[in-house]
Amino acid sequence: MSFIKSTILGFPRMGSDRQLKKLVEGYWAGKVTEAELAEGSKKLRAEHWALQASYGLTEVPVGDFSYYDHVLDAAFAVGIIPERYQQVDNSGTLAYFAMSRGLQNKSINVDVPSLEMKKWFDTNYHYMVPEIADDQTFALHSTKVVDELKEAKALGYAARPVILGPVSLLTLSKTAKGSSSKPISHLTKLIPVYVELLGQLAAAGAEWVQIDEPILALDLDTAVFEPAFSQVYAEFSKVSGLKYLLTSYFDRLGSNLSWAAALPVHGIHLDLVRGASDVDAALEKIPADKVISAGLINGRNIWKANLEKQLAILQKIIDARKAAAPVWVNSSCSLLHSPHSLKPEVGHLDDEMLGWLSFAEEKIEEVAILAAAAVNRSAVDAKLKTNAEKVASRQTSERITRPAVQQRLASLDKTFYERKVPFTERQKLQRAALKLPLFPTTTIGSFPQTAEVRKARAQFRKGALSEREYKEFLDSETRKCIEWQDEIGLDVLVHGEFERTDMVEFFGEHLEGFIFTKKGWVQSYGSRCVKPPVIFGDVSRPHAMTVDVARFSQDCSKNKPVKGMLTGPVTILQWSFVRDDQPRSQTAGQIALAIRDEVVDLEAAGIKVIQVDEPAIREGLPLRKADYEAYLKWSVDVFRLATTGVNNETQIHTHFCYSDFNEIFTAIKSLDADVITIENSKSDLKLLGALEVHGYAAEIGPGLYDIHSPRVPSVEEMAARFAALQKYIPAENLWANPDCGLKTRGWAEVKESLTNLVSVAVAARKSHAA
Ligand code: MET
Ligand SMILES: [Zn+2]
Repeated sequence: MSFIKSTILGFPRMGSDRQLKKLVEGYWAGKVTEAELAEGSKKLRAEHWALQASYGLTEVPVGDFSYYDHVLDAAFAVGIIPERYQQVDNSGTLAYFAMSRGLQNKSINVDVPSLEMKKWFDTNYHYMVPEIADDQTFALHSTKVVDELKEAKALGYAARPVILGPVSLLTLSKTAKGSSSKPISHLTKLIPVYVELLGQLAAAGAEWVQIDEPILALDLDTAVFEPAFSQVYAEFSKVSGLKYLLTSYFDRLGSNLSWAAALPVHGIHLDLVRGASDVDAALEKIPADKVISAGLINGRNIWKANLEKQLAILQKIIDARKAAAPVWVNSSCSLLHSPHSLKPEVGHLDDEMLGWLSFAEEKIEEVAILAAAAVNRSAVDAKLKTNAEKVASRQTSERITRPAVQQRLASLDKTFYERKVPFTERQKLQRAALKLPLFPTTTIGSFPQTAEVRKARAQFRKGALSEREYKEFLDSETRKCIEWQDEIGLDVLVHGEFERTDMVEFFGEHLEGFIFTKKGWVQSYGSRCVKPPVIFGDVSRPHAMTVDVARFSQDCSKNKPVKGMLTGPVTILQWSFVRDDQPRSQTAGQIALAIRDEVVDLEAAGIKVIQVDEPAIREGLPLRKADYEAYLKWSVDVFRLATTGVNNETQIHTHFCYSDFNEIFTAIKSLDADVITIENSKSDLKLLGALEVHGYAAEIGPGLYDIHSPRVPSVEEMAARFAALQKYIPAENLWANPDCGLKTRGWAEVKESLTNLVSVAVAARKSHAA
């Protein structure tokens, strides 16, 4: 039965040991030449194809590799290079990296910032946002994907080029500054360039081309998108010799399926993990002669697949197709969002835990087993049996369940989700208790993680520094930090978060139900990778996590309040790999209970202001509008569960790092926080626009300066921003603070910037009184 193909939509690029990170960063630092970067990357690609072939995949994707980002690659390939980068030799790597991370080079007189970066759908991967001008032209500018196809073929692999389709490329782009046309209105001009590229792929021996159109998983306006897609594939069909696999992922095709199924393509990929509900409609609507690519292995999580369950879905599809057309076994989406391999975890994680997990390498094997089972089950019987045992072991393990936690969550009544009195009454009580001036100043929490801080932590982890020595070091950093804030006149102080590498990792390490991998890196943007914690079981808090540090810091402050700093349940969930055996909302509820206990303990220790950060609440929003409400309901609930255990006098802060919160504004209001601090400086208009439309009745501190750059903001520019904010926010509700935490900054610039910020607030108080 040769009609089963096994493949994946894409593989992580970084390498088993983040080799690509080292190559690219070495190149930026001038330590790796362009030729070495190219050679090293070629070697990585070859290794990744070899790995896929070693498990018996029948075809490997090519073009999924990228120096920085695949959206940027697609834009670069068709010549979407904004004018400001054209002063750089735009033929190659220099312009490409100028677009990805900006370029300051005095000798060639160039100083350009990077393109804007945005989250890739609901993942923690960020793509570079292409800019389309009114007079945009397109031209084939890079043949990277053709070259990689040739490379794979020369090594003897059956290879399938992957390209980001033109409709998604334009839909993910933005209108360039000074232009007004919608990017999608440029489609007709763009298509011929794609056709030229496809012609080159055909000439290089491609048979199938994978066209990623992930926007098909979004709510689309049929009147615009059906004709757009029809136009594209009418033109693509003219390229002779190619077959197209149209893919989308991260959600169901839903109502887009009926017209997408009719497009003149040769195969359609279905994400059968997140879009499992598409199956029946797909079998009915996708013409019988088209390939169905069954995305059965989850590319978004790290749990071992339940192969029997997935095999049943596969079998259903195969039976329905009656051998009229091939069926492919595939990953649900690219494995880009999975760590590379479980191998480095052997010896780090225990055997039982290892048996529950599956990273990219193991997912490849799962695809191969499913495909083999569909052809001849007995050939992989033993493997299926082992899989069933591991899956069952996770379902039944006592390590997973803590009945006390589950019972507690199930027993809560509505008082656990409500403060005792409404905000306006709390505000009076808090004013009396805290005695803050008008326009209180504060920061978001972290202060510079200097080389010294990182070194001390590394030494402590290695055992070179004793626990006592490390604590003394942290105490002294914290004391200096508090004293300095006090001295320059900040009003609500923070301890600086010197003990935390990462705001989620810190809590994960203290809570039960989490594990940490050794090399489970996932690309976040460019060369930056994150190592998300794994939430495997019921979450509980064995001991207080931040109370000692908060108490110590409060003692260091003469008479100003020090904020207790916590990470919120939605953010902890969003930045972790989450168990899939219960709804996310339930796991979030368990985390919320742990945070709630911490909040209550902080209050009992004399902490009067407590901040629960939720920077990820926006990115957790589902892709489909129909799913918004349910998500927003439970994410608001868990925040309230975490924060409402306190008395009226205790001031609850929260923090977000985005300003486009129009869509979730109502939810933000219902968090019922006393104060929110929010990123604002990079896009003043967005926040002000939202405030104008919706109004905001509680206290709020829109960021006065961008913390992503070492630039020191002047008093004048922050004063202007602050004056603008006063038009939208009543003076008695307005705070002055930066956009976000300061951990990536140096002390010199932090000192100057915050001193300027304080003087903005002081001047505003004076002119308000006058
Ligand atoms: C990404 S939001 C960061 C909040 C955290 N409290 C900090 O200041 O670093
Ligand atoms: Zn932030």
